[in-house]
Amino acid sequence: MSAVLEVRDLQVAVGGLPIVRGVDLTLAAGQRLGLVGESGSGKTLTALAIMGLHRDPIRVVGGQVLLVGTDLLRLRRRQLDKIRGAEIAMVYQDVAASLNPLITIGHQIVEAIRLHEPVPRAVALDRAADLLGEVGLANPRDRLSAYPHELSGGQRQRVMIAMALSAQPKALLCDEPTTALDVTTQARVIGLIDRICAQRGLSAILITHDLAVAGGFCDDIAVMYAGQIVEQAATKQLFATPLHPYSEALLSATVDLDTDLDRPVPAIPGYPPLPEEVDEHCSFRTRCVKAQNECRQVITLRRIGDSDVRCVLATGIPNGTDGVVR
Ligand SMILES: Nc1ncnc2c1ncn2[C@@H]1O[C@H](COP(=O)(O)OP(=O)(O)OP(=O)(O)O)[C@@H](O)[C@H]1O
Repeated sequence: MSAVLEVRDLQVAVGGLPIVRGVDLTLAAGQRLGLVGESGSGKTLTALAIMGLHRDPIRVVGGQVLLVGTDLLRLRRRQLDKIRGAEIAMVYQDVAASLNPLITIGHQIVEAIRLHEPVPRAVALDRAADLLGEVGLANPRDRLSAYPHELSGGQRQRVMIAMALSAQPKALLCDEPTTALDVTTQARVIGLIDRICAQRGLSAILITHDLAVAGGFCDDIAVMYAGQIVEQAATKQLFATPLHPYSEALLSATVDLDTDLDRPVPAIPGYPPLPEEVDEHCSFRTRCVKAQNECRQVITLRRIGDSDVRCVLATGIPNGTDGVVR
């Protein structure tokens, strides 16, 4: 499968401190990739850098973001504005900050459509209504004249998805698209993104701190810790045999809504290092129950079976010595 998006050795710094430290990601046509990690691991900065939406004090200090072969990091702003939205579009975490409260949603979607294609307003309005129908809003034509505050949180997120689709992108970058929503609405919005990706043949990156959400949607998952990918594997593989101790800890802290509601969810003890505390050695060693002296070295991603893992202790034989995959 050809790659829609290739991120190579992406490095992002904030005020001179390295935050995203050499991230590689490849998104194939039609693939759904999860980028998962705790708050502060650098997921949003990775997304903003991919979209070229980062602003001072955030700086991309190295790497490439290849969208169908073109390096977005080398483009001038005007060229980037053309590609952004048309080739790759982002669905944001903070819907309230992304929709203008003073403008009707119809007008906002029409503007998004006409930014990329100079169609007459009436044509754009028809398309806007179609898009609202596609994202599951009832009476889409009537909803065009609604203001954002007249919609529920879930409906506003659907409008954001409609806007992201307005220029018919090849890839969607969804940054915690359901974090602000209740559990039932979360499931509906993820279901909607799932259906739209399948119907339109879209590739997608889903950014989330919730491994269970990624597990239900993604073909593959990249686990991020302190600005680095520490494990990348097919979703089934990662859930069955997490090889990095951080992936294992994240999995143990994941709630299965069908069976685990009465079980206390264990939190991962300790905190990720602050950006100024990060060194070139394993960043998870201070919280890792398996940490050894040899964790104090530069550790690269290496292939074990079908997974890529950044841990010197990983052997591919999980949880003990019997070799049974649990
Ligand atoms: N505008 C900013 N100014 C200063 N520091 C920032 C800024 N944005 C991000 N950071 C730093 O970068 C780190 C990574 O932030 P980022 O938002 O990428 O994390 P995340 O993994 O997406 O977490 P979350 O899920 O909470 O958004 C933060 O912990 C913070 O230290």
